[in-house]
Amino acid sequence: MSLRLAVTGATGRMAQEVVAEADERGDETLAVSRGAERVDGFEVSPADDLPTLLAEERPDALVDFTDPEASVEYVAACAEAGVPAVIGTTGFSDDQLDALRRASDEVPVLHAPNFSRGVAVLTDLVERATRLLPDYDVELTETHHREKRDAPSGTANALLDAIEAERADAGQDSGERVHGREGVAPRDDGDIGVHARRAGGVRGEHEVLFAGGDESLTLAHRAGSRRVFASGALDAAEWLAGRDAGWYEFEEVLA
Ligand SMILES: NC(=O)C1=CN([C@@H]2O[C@H](COP(=O)(O)OP(=O)(O)OC[C@H]3O[C@@H](n4cnc5c(N)ncnc54)[C@H](OP(=O)(O)O)[C@@H]3O)[C@@H](O)[C@H]2O)C=CC1
Ligand SMILES: O=C(O)C1=N[C@H](C(=O)O)C[C@H](O)C1
Repeated sequence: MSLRLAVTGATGRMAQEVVAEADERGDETLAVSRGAERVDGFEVSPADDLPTLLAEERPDALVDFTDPEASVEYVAACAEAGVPAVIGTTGFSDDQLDALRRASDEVPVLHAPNFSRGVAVLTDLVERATRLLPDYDVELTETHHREKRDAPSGTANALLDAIEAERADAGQDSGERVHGREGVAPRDDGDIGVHARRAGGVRGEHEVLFAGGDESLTLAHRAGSRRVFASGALDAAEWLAGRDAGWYEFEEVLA
């Protein structure tokens, strides 16, 4: 099925990847930007006109990889116009996430901090390792390109939530999330060390270390290019188009 998609943040790294992937799939894109009028030869509509564009063009879905404040505004426009929204942006506050959830009363909304299939499997494996290795120390390291704004990454936060949920289900105390260490900083039982590295053009790496006294297990995922995220987001858009209003997870797309 070919789609008509609004793509926000047109000058952004991810939006450009989404437009390129959509083009290869034969999907039509309506690119939207705060400032630019053209990007790489394709025409771009002003973000201020998004409500009108959505009402007049009625795309199958909007795909958004921008910034939390912008995403909240763009999803509100989707709710108004009745357009499904696929959100890849990370770094939302709780209030901003609530705003996305409110929009899902009106239209289908799917937010995922990572649209790679490999990370979905990594999350399953991390949950399993947390259950089976309850007394092991856990340390999470993520590495991203030097331009990334939010830290830890949205994926890292989702993995931490998953570990803490598994521990809570098992009636086990979760300690603190310890972001880096400096000086005299011994580890307390249950703490999870969190390390965010920013360097060069690294596309996205997540590694979870489980260490006992006599062995360690490392589960890791490395994205080779942004195309893997763009492809997952377009799979999500195709799956979401035409569904009832509600809040959906990327795992449902993969099931
Ligand atoms: N879920 C996933 O699988 C993935 C998620 N991401 C997330 O997607 C988001 C975008 O990443 P990336 O494309 O690398 O970022 P970029 O900085 O390259 O692009 C973001 C674009 O968003 C638009 N924008 C709108 N409002 C703002 C604002 N207030 N501040 C800055 N930019 C704004 C801009 O486009 P314009 O001016 O044209 O409107 C900008 O170019 C991030 O939150 C990132 O973590 C990234 C990769 C994968
Ligand atoms: O900003 C990025 O580049 C990425 N952001 C997402 C995140 O914050 O988890 C996903 C991916 O790792 C790339």
